[in-house]
Amino acid sequence: MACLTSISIRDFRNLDVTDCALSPRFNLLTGDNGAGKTSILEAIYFLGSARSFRTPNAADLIAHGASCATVRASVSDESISHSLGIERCKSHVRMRRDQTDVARVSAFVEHVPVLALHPHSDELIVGAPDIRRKFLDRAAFYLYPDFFSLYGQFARVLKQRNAALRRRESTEPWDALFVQYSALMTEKREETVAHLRRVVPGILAQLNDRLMVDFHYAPGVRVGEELQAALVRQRQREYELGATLSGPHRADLVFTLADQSAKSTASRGQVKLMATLMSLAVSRLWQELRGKTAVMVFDDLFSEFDRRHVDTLLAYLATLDQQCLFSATPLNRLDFDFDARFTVQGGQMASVV
Ligand SMILES: Nc1ncnc2c1ncn2[C@@H]1O[C@H](COP(=O)(O)OP(=O)(O)OP(=O)(O)O)[C@@H](O)[C@H]1O
Repeated sequence: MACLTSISIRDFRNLDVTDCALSPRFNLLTGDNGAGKTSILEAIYFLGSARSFRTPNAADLIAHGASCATVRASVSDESISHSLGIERCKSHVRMRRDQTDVARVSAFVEHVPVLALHPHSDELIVGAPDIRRKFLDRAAFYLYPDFFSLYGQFARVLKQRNAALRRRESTEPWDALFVQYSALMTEKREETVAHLRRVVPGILAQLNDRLMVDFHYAPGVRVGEELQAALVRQRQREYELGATLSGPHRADLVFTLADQSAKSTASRGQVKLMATLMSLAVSRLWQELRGKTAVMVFDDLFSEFDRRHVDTLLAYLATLDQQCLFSATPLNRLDFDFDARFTVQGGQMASVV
């Protein structure tokens, strides 16, 4: 099991954390509003994914007045220890493993997958389709070693094809490749969705919930139509818009609740539960199929769910061998037995003994 044994964070938002030791199991971070709890979870997510779960703009992460934000951690993986570090500057990102530079983000983020649940996780269910595509692709990235390069090839061909459309040139040089990579992407995403559908009922049962959730992959092509035929049918419109109108970049993951569209019928609590369930399912798949244990960070979970759901979720997480970090304000009533507790104040993190 991979876990972070200690973290150091410098100039990442308001944080200044030096060598803070973490428990391999349940860690609770408590502090007032604006203290830096979310930022600590965000920094850990950034170390695991080179992205933020709050902003697409990496410059937001750098402390005002500083030039680079740095997150470092000691990691223990199957009793082997190593160090990971990521430094985000305005114009570049630098990643290191055991004092050696790692050039590619895909190689760096392989080491410690981090899953985050936070107040914006609802967007997975009610937000735009690209959020669901990103979610699926991240799930597939850790499941299939060749997915990252496949994604890159697909994205390059799509870009070239769109450029040809905008220049009003023939797309013929790209069409066959586009159809070929689209088929491979669709296959991997559909396999990922099938695996997710397989594990979700078991997790729901362990959460003691009867939520009648289901989901399917909509591949970005009309039902019953081949992608090649769609390209021919939409040729005129594609030239007008300068964009490819069918394919995996238009795909979606469609959620239903009791056979109705979840987007329009699910309650806020049900949406949260569905988003949580999907992350737990991804985590289980990474573990089951690739032996990869994700570190899980939960931002403000205790304000998001009712008491029963918090209790069943914590009881479920307690059955897993995974490192979890939770943020809470002093107002949250928490009688769960956390393995380590920390106070967060003015961007600093201190262990409560
Ligand atoms: N780039 C930045 N540089 C410096 N400070 C920042 C930067 N970005 C955000 N902050 C500040 O960092 C502080 C910590 O924010 P954070 O969201 O982590 O707090 P929190 O403890 O999770 O609060 P809450 O309980 O309200 O969610 C805030 O005061 C925020 O204004």
